[in-house]
Parts: sequence; C-alpha cells; structure tokens
Amino acid sequence: MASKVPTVGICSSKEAIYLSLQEGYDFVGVRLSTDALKQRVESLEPFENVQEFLDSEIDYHPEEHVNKVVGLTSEWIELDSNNALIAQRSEEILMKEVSFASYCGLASVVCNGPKIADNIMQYARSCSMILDSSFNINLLLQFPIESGNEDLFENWKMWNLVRTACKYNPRLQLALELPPSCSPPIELVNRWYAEPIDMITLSCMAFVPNPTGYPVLSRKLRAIFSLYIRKNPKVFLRDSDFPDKIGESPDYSIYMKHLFDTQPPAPLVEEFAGGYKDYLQIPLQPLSHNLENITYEIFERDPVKYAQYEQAIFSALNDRDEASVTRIAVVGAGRGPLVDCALRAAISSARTVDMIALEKNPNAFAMLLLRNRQDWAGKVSLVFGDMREWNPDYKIDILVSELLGSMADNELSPECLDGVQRVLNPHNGISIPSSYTSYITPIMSPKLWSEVRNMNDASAFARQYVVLMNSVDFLAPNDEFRFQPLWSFHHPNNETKLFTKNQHNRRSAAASFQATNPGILHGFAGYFEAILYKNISLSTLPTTMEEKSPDMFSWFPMYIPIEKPMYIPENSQLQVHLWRMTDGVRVWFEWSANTYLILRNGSQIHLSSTEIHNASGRGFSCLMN
Ligand SMILES: C[S@@+](CC[C@H](N)C(=O)[O-])C[C@H]1O[C@@H](n2cnc3c(N)ncnc32)[C@H](O)[C@@H]1O
Repeated sequence: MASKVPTVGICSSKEAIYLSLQEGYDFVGVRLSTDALKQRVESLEPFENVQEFLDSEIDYHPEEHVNKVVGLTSEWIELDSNNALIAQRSEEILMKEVSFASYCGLASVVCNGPKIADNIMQYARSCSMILDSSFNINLLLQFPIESGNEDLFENWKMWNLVRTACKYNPRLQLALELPPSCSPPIELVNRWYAEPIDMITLSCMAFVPNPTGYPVLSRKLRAIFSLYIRKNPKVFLRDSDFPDKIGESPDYSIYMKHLFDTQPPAPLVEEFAGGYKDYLQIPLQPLSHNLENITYEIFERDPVKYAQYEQAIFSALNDRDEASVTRIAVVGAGRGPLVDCALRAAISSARTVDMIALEKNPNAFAMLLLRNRQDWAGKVSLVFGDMREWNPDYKIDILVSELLGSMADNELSPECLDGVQRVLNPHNGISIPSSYTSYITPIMSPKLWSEVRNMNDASAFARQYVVLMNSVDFLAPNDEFRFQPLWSFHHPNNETKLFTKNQHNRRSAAASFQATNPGILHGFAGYFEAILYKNISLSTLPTTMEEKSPDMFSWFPMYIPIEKPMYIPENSQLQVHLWRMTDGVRVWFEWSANTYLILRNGSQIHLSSTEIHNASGRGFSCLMN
C-alpha cells in the first residue's frame, strides 16, 4: 500500500512557527491569548464584561503560515465549572477566541474537554452556542481516551452527550488525547474509532529513548496508533518544552512519519477503493436499469470473485461424466467475464461444453458480440433478452449467474433465477450459486448516520446503502452471535410451487444481540455468504470472508439506517426485525429495532422502539421489471 502522508504538528510559540515548520512539522498549535487575559478576567467584578482583547492579551496574529496553524484556546477555561461566574466567563472567552481564530483564517481550534460529568449539558450548551455563532471553523474538543475511573466509557458518554446536543454538527470534532500511560481495552479503542477524530494529541513526555537514544513510543501507544492511522488524523505533540530528558533535539516528526511508513499494508479493498470509505451509494438495480460500461469494468477488477466462480464451475464439470457434453448458460453475462471462467474451467477439467451467454442489457450485449468474434471464435451462443422469458428448445446443465447485491438477494437474484430455472435439466441441472444467506449486525456510526440525515430527503431513512464502512463500531462485539443470519434462498427452488405475485419470495426475520457496553444504535450492517458449488463460496461476512474468499472486494456491506439514534445502556439487548416484501411488481425491505435493559435477575425492561422503516415500500423499492 502507498503509505498515507501523515500530518504531524507540534505546540509552538508564535515566534517559533517558522522554525517548527522548517524542522519538518506539517502544522503548529499556537496559543491564541496570553496569561494577561486570565489575570484581567480574574480581576473583573462579577457585573463587568470582558469587552475587547487588549494588545498584551493576544498571542497570535494572522501571518503567512496561517493555513498551517491550529489555534489553542485558553487552558484555564472551564465551561462546566460548578461556579456559575467562572462558567459564564469561560463561555465568553471561548466565544471571543473562536471568533478571533475565525477572523485570522484558522481552520480549527482545540478546546479543553469537560471535566465534570454532572455539568455536561452546561458544557454542551456552550459548545452549541459557539458552533451557532461561527461558520467555517472546526471546534476540536479534547477528550482523554480513558476516563481513569471505574466507568471506562465515561469520557465517551460525555462526548456523546455533547455531540448529540450539538445535533451531530460536522464542525464539532475530536482531539483524542492519548496519555503516556494509557492502556484502554480494545472495545474503547474501537468505540472512539467510530467518532470524528480529527486529531490525536500526545504529550512529548510519552516518548521514551530507544537503545540508541532516539525518542520512540511505547508498544501500547504504537498499537493504538496503528489502528487510528487508518482514519488519517492529524497528530499533535503537546508540551514540547519538556523534551530535554530524551536528548538534545529529539525529532518526533521523523519518528512519527517512520511509524506511518512502517504500517502493514492495508487490506486489498482499500487499495482499490480507499476513496470510497464511508461513502454512501444507493444499491444498483441491474434488473430494472441497464448498467454502464464503467460499472462492469469495476466489477471485473476483482480477481477473487471470478477465481471462485471458475473453481466452482471446474468442480461441477469434474463431477460430470467425462464423455458427456455439458451445456452451460451464463445468464446475466454482462461483458462476459463468467463466460471466460467457464471456458477456462472446461479446458482445465478436460470436459466438452456447449456455451451459452444471455444478457438483457443491449449495450453490454454489443460487447458480447464483439468478444464472441474476437476472443471466443464465435463458439458461444449469444441470447439477447430477459432470462425469465427465455424458452430454448434444449435444457441447461449448469446455470451460472451473478446477480447478487450486498445482502445477497437485494438485487432480485431470487426473482430472476425463479424465472429461468425451468430451462434447467430436470435430472441433474444445477445453479451456480446454489444458495445464499444474508446476515446482519447492529452498529454505531455517527458518520454514516449523519450522511443519511444530511441528504435532507424524506426517503433517506427508508433506503439501504452500499458502503465501504470505516467509521463504524460494532455494538455487540462480545456476543458469540454478533452476525446473525436473516434468511436464505436456494436454487433451483424445488421446495415451493412458485406462487403468484412472487409471494414465495417474501421473508421475515428477527434477531437479538447482546450489548455489554453502552453505545448508540445508528442502524445495522448487512453482509452475505453464497455457496457457489459444494464447498466453494463467496463471503463478505467479517468472520468468514478471510477463510472463504479472502481479499474479495466486489461487494461492500450494506448500511441499514434507523431514523432516530437509540441509546444503548450497558448490558442491554438489541432486537431487529427485517421483512423482505413483494407485491409481484416490486420488492422492498422494511425494518424496525427495539432495545431492552437486561436486569440481574434476567428480566427485561423495554427501553425504546423505532417506527417501521420504509413501511409498504413507500420510500424505496426495487422494480421487478
Ligand atoms: C451484477 S451484473 C454481473 C455481470 C457479469 N456476470 C459479471 O460477473 O461481471 C448482473 C448482470 O445481469 C444482467 N441481468 C439482470 N437481470 C437480468 C435478467 N432478468 N435477464 C437478463 N439479464 C439480467 C444485468 O444486465 C447485468 O449485466
């Protein structure tokens, strides 16, 4: 992987800005006001206002490096003080400092986090007011990763209250502080990962000399960094006036950049699609829409999916009589990659095949015509049209298709394959895939939820979204059944008579999850597993993808949002209901969630419920034609 370019900054006086940048830091944190301001504020009478800053109170003025400066607001500010006058003065000073920083053209300011949990709403109200009174500037609240008391999640809970009170304002971000001796459990590290971490702050005291005297971070801090680096935060080194114990002029910036550069490679999917992290896409509808060339081209970049299909076709051919001629039809052939797989499998299994490719997209069909002439020596029989209306005067032995969506059946593979299965040889005809199952898990993701909310579209919470998830935390990480199956489809569908109006393809499922830690439910992540043939599978499920189809990136997970985020206390149960509905013309999904508190004696108290999302498919549905 091309390593990310790290952004490392250091705390600096205004006089040393140039020098710090010369030394290789990408940005500097500079105090906005001097101690003289504190002294004057302390000497004011209760009824007096602070008024404008005096010359001696201002520590920074706009200069040429303004785009590399982060403003540090006064450390003595206590928005959540028990003393009403101190809290009021703090708010007044913070407002003025943010306003001044904004005037200077700074992109962000860092502000102390809250200290007193009981006064958190007072703190939150001040933040809300400051955000309302400014336009462009980001307010970075500094929170230590751990609270240092029994409730490990206390700091996160405070942050969550502030963020919620400020209506998930995108300009409210985190400066996550990693104290030198911190040792947070992985659940807490993952929890913060889902939050908008713009900056990681670290004291220079956190560095220790290695055997050759260079400043390095402890193993624990390095491990936390390795995870957070994937969020591309700024790294800010505070307290730079205390580094003496580790050498003459320790170069933290070189070390931090070395740390970034020596990270293990990111998963293959990020190499191909890193730019799509947390980017919501509305699922394709390949049945009712015709896909573009570029979409096919992107599908075809995933070598793993096609290798699995080729292996499955190879195994299926191997299981057939050597002397027989096998009729293979790729239905929904697109630009032909599965035809290539089948032809290669025929050669490697030394079987004779009669190859057919069917496609209903006239534009992709034009490509099949070209490929048949150029690559397949005219040996593939091409059929144009909808597979459900195909009436060949012969039977097919192996029906190959790839009509799967992020939750398997959501692009209407069952409806298409039901309609074409009558062309299968009734004795030993098979479908590749032979079955698929969708899975679900509850997630917290302020980022994904805000993206949906910010669409400002009445149907936004009625849709599901395909997304390469990054800023996400699983809410049931300790639950043995944290990914639960919803439903499956099998092909050919021998069990049921195919009912009118597609009713045999309705499904419903309920799943319960145990959440041991507190959190916020923002919705669900959906995945799938498909069995192509015997033990050859595709999986997007985090627990099995490594074993079944490692590095496959054709499908991103599905985000199923809920409109109103729900608070989940520790030791609660989350329940989701999902329905796959159809009226014979459309297919759509509906969903709802409930939460319960589990008491020590095992009884449950109902906490809250959502409405039914996408009721009657009024917000979003897939057309069957
Ligand atoms: C997800 S793409 C897969 C294309 C190709 N097989 C691949 O793996 O790259 C699904 C293809 O099926 C086609 N398709 C969907 N429904 C169909 C139907 N009912 N009849 C024929 N083709 C269909 C679409 O036009 C699209 O080309």
